[in-house]
Amino acid sequence: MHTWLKDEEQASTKSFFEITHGCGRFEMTKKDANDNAMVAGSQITMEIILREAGRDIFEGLSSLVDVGGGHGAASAAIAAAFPHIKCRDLDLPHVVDKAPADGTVQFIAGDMFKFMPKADAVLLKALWDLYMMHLNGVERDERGWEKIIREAGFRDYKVISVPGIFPVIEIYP
Ligand SMILES: C[S@@+](CC[C@H](N)C(=O)[O-])C[C@H]1O[C@@H](n2cnc3c(N)ncnc32)[C@H](O)[C@@H]1O
Repeated sequence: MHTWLKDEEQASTKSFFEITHGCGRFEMTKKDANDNAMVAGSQITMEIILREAGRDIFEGLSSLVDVGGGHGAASAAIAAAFPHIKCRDLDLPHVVDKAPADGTVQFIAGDMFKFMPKADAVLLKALWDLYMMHLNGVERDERGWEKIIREAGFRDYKVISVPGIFPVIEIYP
């Protein structure tokens, strides 16, 4: 169960998040709670994508960079399922600084608008509700995405349906 502490409690603990599990009670800052939620969401999403369409999407690749990949949850899941793929994660320096370094994923600190590491494939993944917020609630259908993809100069694309979650769009240069 996850609950935000009440205002008067927050005043002394600065937006602490309370997580009560069967085995105990933990506290963390609101920012850490958001980061952890993003990592957990990414792990679940990737588990489904890898199970339902992993081969279709990732087989044949030898390198991949997850752009805006946060703490590397998606890259780590891909590397575990496809150990021959060299997985890298590009994110802003303050995010990469806090990423776990177990060697599975190589973290690169940088700005995607200034630098893009070379790789067979670039993964761009965001949680759907955040996407909707950033895009002012605009929900794009396939034709909307096709327009953006073609206007950006890409040759072709393929939509891969993943049961239970959003589809994956593969885009080819
Ligand atoms: C909504 S989160 C998505 C995290 C992850 N891809 C996922 O699906 O859970 C967006 C990520 O993009 C990163 N980001 C934002 N602007 C960036 C930029 N200019 N260059 C690289 N990463 C950026 C943020 O730091 C954040 O980790």
